[in-house]
Amino acid sequence: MIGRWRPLPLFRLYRPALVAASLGVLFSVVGAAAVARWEDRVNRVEFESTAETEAIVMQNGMNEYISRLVALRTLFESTNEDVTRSEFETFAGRLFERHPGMLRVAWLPRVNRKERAEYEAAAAADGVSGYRIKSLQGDGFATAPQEDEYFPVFYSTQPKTSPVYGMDYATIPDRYAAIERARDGDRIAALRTRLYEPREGDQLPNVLVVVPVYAKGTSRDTVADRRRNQAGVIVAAFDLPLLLRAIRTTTAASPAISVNVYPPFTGQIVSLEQSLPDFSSSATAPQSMADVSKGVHWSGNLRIGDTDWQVRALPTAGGPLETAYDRALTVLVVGMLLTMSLASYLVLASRNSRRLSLANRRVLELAQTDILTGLPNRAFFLARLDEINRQMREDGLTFSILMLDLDRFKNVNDSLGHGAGDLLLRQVAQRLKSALRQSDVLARLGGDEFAIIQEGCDDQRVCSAELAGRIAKLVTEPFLLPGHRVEIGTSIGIAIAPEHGSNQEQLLRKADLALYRSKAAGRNCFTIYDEAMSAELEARNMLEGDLRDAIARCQFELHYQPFVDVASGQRCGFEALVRWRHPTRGLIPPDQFIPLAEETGLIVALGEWVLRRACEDAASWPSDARVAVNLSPVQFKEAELFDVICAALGDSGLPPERLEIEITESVLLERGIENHAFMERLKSIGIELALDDFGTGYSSLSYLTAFPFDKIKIDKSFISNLSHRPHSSAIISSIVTLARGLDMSVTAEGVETSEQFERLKGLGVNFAQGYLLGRPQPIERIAPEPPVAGSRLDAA
Ligand SMILES: Nc1nc2c(ncn2[C@@H]2O[C@@H]3COP(=O)(O)O[C@H]4[C@@H](O)[C@H](n5cnc6c(=O)[nH]c(N)nc65)O[C@@H]4COP(=O)(O)O[C@H]3[C@H]2O)c(=O)[nH]1
Repeated sequence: MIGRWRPLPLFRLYRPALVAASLGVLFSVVGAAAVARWEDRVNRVEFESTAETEAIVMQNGMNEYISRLVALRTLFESTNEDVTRSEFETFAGRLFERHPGMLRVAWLPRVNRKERAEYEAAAAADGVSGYRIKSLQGDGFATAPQEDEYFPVFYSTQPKTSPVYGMDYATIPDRYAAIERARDGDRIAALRTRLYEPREGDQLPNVLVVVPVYAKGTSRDTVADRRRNQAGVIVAAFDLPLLLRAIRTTTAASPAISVNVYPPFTGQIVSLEQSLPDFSSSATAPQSMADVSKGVHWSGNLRIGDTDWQVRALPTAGGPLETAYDRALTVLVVGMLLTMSLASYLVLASRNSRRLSLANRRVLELAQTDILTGLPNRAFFLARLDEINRQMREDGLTFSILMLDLDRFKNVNDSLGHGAGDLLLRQVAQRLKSALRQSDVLARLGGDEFAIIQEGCDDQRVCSAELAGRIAKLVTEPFLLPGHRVEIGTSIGIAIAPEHGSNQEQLLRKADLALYRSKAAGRNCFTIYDEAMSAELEARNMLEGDLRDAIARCQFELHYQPFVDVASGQRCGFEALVRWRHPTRGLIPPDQFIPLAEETGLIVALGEWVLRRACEDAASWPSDARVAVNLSPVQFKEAELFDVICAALGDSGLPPERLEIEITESVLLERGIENHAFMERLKSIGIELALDDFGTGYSSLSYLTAFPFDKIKIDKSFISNLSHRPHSSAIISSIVTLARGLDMSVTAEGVETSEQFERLKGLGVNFAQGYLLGRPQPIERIAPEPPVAGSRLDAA
């Protein structure tokens, strides 16, 4: 579609950048999320395996402690002799030499009422001064009352001065319960409890581990056997945090995970979830299990005797197993940077392309626009015509082309200057625009030529005739230019598609033909093309070809028509009138080929031939006989005309005073100043100038005063009207009066009757020319002696 320029909407312009940015952000986010998930999964797998390993290592470490207690129990159960205090201390000391988590180990024999005194005495004998079996009461001890059975601390790794010696565990309910569990189940029981003599600074309860010891060689198959055969218990106090830390240190536990060990669920611990850990490897504040379970964590157990401590491992904050999402972040950042770069590049590219496209469009617009009027130009018009023609043909619709040519525009241009001409063209363009619909196409083809494409009418012929009539009327309205009021008109030719042609060339040619016809018909009118015009054109083209041949072959001849002095009746000279002796059509009068010769420029060569031949012929006439030669306005534009005339005179030897040049008023309309100067030059060498066909054209009397004419030739139309139109006499009379005043003579053309002759004589006309006085004749037929007026009149 050929169209005037319209800017691209911004969204469309930046669409590639927006799409790239959206896709880039989407891919970056999705990519980063995928990488984050992958990082998460990898970290989780690694974390869980590390945590599991850590838990196993811890359990192994704990088992190692327990196994040493079991070894101690074996000592008691395997020797035949009683284990002495020093043996116990040595053995236990050795067993737990490099086990810092072990606070103390004690041997608690099962003592019955009868054996009590014996044990107390034996301990005192071993150096535990004041040893006696005592029960725990509040924060202190009291001598234990008589009971059936005691479990007093008998041996211990603690100094012999420690008050815990003799402390009867049977008097401490939770500890006794642990002893019973251990005994009945023949298993190791564990108990989370506060020691009677805690180490300084200990915040947390410690872990008591109870190992049952049975009498050597006794059965322990049933609970009854076990209750019967129990010899005592070995009790060990573990400092759990110290113990676990020691294990982790010796096993080089991974710092990437933090391990929390929570107490087992017992009646004492009401809410395990909220309780704080007994051990935490993390340097930060210990977290409850509930807190830990909110994040990434691993759950497991640490078995101590018959109790399960809850293990919760979590990635150490800032450690290698905590997912930092650094790869995902990298993907996101790189993705965003790439997206931004791409989007910026596309924005810049779009901007550049917009600038380029704006420049291109501007160039295109300028290439399609007529700078002067702002209307589309010929190139645009032709492209649009092609497009509309194609479209209308497809749709089976009609349209018209109106070709316009301004009448008398040249006069304005020549007389008021090009500035005024330009202004006039702009005003015409505005008026034409105002007469058209939005869908019509109006263009300036160049000079004073405009063209319109009109479509969308039911009856294209009627519609275009109506539009042409309207335009013609509009353009005849006066135009106001600075200091001038100008009146012009327009000739319009119309061709209708598809009736008059199926392509651009045919339609334009036919609209042009119709325009030509309008101009020929007297301008300021419109003509719709019809087929006769083509035939005419063909004939005209043929004539033009023949005319060229005729000039080359010299098929022209001159006929001479005399003009006489009205007062004396004397023949004064002859007007040279050209004829074309056509080989097939015979003698063709000038009316039928002079206009074509003028249009084609052939008149220049033809006119020169006429001038030369007329001068040559006249040179042989009597010395007072003059010759009048018609000059076309086209010849007047030739720079060499003066030289041509001089050469014709010089070559023929005819004195300039015997040559009359006849020009029509139309010559005066154009190039007034130049033509005036030219006429003065002709006069300066003695040539006479006659204003021909006076009364037919503009007949402006001002021309008579403005230009240096010697003679006025009144057109034959006035003469033929003399007898039946009285005002013709009046006009001729006033022309004669004016001419006298201006020192000019007057010739009457087309005098056919004696009556006319007499009347003209009576009106004071100086010369007469017409069939009455002699028809145009070839030179051979001109009588050698000028006849007297009377005899001439008779001859006619
Ligand atoms: N009805 C009638 N007609 C009469 C009478 N007396 C003369 N005529 C015709 O009137 C025309 C007079 O010439 P024009 O006004 O200069 O008009 C001339 C002139 O304007 C032009 N023309 C003729 N020869 C030349 C030429 O060599 N050069 C140029 N540029 N124009 C020429 O052609 C026009 C026509 O010439 P022609 O056909 O020869 O027609 C001639 C002549 O035959 C009469 O009593 N009654």
